[in-house]
Amino acid sequence: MQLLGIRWCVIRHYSCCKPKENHNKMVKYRLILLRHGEGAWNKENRFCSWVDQKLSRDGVKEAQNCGRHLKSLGFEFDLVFTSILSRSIQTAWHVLEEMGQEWVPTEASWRLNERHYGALIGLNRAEMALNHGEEQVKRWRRSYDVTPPPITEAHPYYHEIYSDRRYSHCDVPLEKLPKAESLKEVLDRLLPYWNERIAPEVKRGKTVLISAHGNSTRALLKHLENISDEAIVNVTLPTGIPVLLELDENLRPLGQHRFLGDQEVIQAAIKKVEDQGKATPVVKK
Ligand SMILES: O=C(O)[C@@H](COP(=O)(O)O)OP(=O)(O)O
Repeated sequence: MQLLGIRWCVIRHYSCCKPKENHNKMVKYRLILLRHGEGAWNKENRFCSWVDQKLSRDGVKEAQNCGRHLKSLGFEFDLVFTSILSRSIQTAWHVLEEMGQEWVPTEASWRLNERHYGALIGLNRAEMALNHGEEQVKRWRRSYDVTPPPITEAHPYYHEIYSDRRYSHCDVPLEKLPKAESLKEVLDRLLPYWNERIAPEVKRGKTVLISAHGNSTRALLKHLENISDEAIVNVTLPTGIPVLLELDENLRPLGQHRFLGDQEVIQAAIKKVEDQGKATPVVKK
C-alpha cells in the first residue's frame, strides 16, 4: 500500500520511535531534510560556507548510506531541492543513485546555500576557539542573530566566491548577495524560496528531499517547528543523516523532527560536530 510516497508497511518499522495510530492519521505530508555528506573542509575542521568544496571520500559513503537507508524505508521522491554548492548537489546525486531514482527532477537555488560565514571562511574552528574562546566560537556558530564579521576583498576566498559564474545566475544581483549572515539572515533569504517554491510542491502531494547544509537546514527547522531563538542554539545536524518531518495539512509539524538511523551513532555524530568548536586539537579520522 502506498501512502504519501512511502510504503506503509515500512514506515511502521522506523527504529527510533514508532508513531502512534492517531498520529499517522493526522500526517498529511512527509519531508526529508538532509545536511550533505562530509566535505573536504568538514574533515579539516575549517569553516567552509560558500567555498565550493567537494565531498570527501567518507562524505560520498555517507550520502550512499543515506540513499540505501531511505530506500529501505520505502521513500519515493518526486522532487529534490539543493543549494548551488557542489557538496549538496553531489549528495543528492549519490542518494538518488542508491535509491535507483536518478530520474527525479532536482532544482538548485543559492537560497539553500550554507550560511555565509563572512571573514571566518577558511579558518579552523579549534584554532579560533584557542584564540577567541569556545564561547565566542559557539556564539558565531549557533546563535540566532549574531552575524560574523563580513568578508572583504582582501579575504583569500573573496574572488573565488564572487567571480564564480553560479552567482551571476541568482535571483538577486551579485552586489546584493550576502557578505556574512546570522542564522536569522539565512532564514530571511531562505523563507521566500520555501514559501514560493518548495511549500507549494509539498502541498501538491510531492514527496520532497531537501539536500542542503547544517545551517540552512537549522534555519528551516526553526521556522517549521517554531523553535525559539534560545533553543535553536542546541540544534546541531550531523552530515549525511536524513531528518524526517511529518506535517499536517497546513504544513505544521506533528511532533519533533526525527533523525533516521541508529540513534547511538547519530548522537555520536552530533557530538563530533559540536566538538569541532572545542579548543583542543581535533583528532582527524
Ligand atoms: O560552513 C561550514 O563549514 C559548515 C557548517 O559549519 P558549522 O556551523 O557547523 O560550524 O556547513 P556545511 O558543512 O553544512 O556546509
